[in-house]
Amino acid sequence: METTAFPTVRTPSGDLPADAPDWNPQRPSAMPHHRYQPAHTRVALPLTDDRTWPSRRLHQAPLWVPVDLRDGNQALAEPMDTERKRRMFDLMTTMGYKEIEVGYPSASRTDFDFVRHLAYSGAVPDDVTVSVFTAARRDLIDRTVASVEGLDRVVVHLYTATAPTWRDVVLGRSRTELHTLILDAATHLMRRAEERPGADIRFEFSPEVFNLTEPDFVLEVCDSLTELWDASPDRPVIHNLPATVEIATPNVYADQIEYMDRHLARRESVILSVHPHNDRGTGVACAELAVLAGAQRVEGCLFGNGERTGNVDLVTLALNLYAQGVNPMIDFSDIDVVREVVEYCNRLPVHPRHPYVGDLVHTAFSGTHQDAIAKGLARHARTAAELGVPAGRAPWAVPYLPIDPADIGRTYEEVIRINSQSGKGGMAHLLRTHHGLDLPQGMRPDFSRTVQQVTDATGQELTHKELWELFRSTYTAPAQDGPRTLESWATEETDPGEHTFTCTLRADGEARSCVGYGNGPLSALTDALRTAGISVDILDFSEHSTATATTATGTGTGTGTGPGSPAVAYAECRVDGTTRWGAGRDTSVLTASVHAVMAAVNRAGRA
Ligand SMILES: CC(=O)SCCNC(=O)CCNC(=O)[C@H](O)C(C)(C)COP(=O)(O)OP(=O)(O)OC[C@H]1O[C@@H](n2cnc3c(N)ncnc32)[C@H](O)[C@@H]1OP(=O)(O)O
Ligand SMILES: CC(C)C(=O)C(=O)O
Repeated sequence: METTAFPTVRTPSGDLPADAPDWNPQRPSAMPHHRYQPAHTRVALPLTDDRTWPSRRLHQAPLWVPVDLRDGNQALAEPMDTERKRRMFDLMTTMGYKEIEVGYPSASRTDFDFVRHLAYSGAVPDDVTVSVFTAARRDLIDRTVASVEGLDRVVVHLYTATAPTWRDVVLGRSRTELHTLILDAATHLMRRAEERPGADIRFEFSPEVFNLTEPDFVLEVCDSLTELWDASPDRPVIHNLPATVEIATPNVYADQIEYMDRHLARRESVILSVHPHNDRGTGVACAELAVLAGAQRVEGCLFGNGERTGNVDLVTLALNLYAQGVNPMIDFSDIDVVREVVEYCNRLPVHPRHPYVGDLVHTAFSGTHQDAIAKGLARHARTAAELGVPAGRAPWAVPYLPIDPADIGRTYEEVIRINSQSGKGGMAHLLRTHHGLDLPQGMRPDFSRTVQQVTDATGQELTHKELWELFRSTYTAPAQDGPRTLESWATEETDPGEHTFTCTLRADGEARSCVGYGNGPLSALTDALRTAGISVDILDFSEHSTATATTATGTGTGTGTGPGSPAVAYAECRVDGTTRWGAGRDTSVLTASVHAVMAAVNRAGRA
């Protein structure tokens, strides 16, 4: 169906191209979608409506296997050298990974040498198993087995593409011929392993592009290997079923995995593993649904490096579990260090919006989000206090923050940042946490308008320091640099509830002495101002120590807090009919209060 709603695309010069109608992306003829087939027509799925994965829940972490040093590495413009590989390997063992694919030893001298390095350096902890990868070719298998000499626990990971297009185009073999090739390679591998009786060498097989391979062929091949390698529950074989190129919605992959889970022979002797890629951007969903469908092991890369759009991201998977209250069995308590090492090794940056780790993922710029987060953090601090537990142990329920950034080593510094999309809640939060100011509710919209004017005019972000400076120049500075200033002043309580305010007031260039009386110092001040012809009503007034404001949320940075912290006073005054807020900040509460009133007086005078 044709539509005119979608704007016609113009050339860079702004002219309509000669063939303009074909440039409209909504025209059926604009993109030849008919060249592609949906996945379900390419892979017959025997599983129909008795699938069980949709109603299952994730309640424990699968076995994780990072393949950064092999699958990730083969996708890098500059593959890792031994030093980089070692840094990543050490990172992974420190984080708690127990099985790590360390390379494709027959691919390059670097890969081979790294495995040798692991064998001789003692870098492999006792509870960690290394895995090495090889194609189903005798020469490559020999080199692979040679590389692991001296390593006590090893998985040798054998792969061959099994999908029809790969059989036809790449390998030029029929199903039967390919099955023979695989069995021959698997037998050769087994014999080589038998030559090292002391070592614990296990086997893994991947029918590459499993997700496009006929399910009966996968079963035929995998079951024959389970048999050949004589797998048992205490010596299981790993069948790794990769979505080498992601081609379908995640539910299709889940169905395929559930089918294998139900039909693989000697199932208790098989570890069912998955290896999703991310071509459709749904690698994480594929892995999660595959685990629901029976997968026990997941291969992927940290932050999703890997061929094309990457392997499934193991960090996101693990932290998704964590956010559901499931122990991911991996330590992400300093996620920025993890990112630093991975960026260094891969020489690739992690996107600022990358789940959990990106620079911006715990930051809200928008007003209503900030308001909700600020309220949520304050509530969280109260809950922790009520429960008598540290904030880092109290149950987490802060809007827009799926997990507590502190759990992964982040601070609250960057949670709220101010620009033209921000509102009063956000700027009040920043002033409180960074500068100890607890703005009265009535003052917040007033300051928010000032902030908005600045951010609209500049189009830029305001840091918390700039925010404080704007607050200072707007509300506190006018007490001293306005047309009406107190050159000197003193108060005295002459009798209980009776105060005198004596001052030298400089107004419009002239100094004069004034005296006022009232039931408090501020009412005495306004009385003194009245004698100079300035009518002042204090409509709203509050003050606090900057120490109490920062501790209210438990999220303060400590700036200006603690014993001896200055006091801040806020005063909303009607001055000769004009209403303005003013503020004062001083180690003396009284001085802060007098300054707040004088700031309001001067601001009203300017108006
Ligand atoms: C999905 C994956 O990630 S698979 C892993 C991919 N990783 C890599 O390729 C990185 C490392 N690879 C390499 O360094 C090289 O490819 C090597 C050393 C392994 C092999 O190099 P070469 O011998 O030069 O072969 P080449 O790279 O061109 O591979 C193609 C050959 O391998 C065959 N082949 C490809 N996969 C397999 C396999 N799993 N089992 C057996 N043979 C295979 C192809 O049929 C082709 O054989 P042909 O020349 O008879 O047509
Ligand atoms: C597991 C292997 C064969 C792989 O890297 C893939 O299929 O993507």
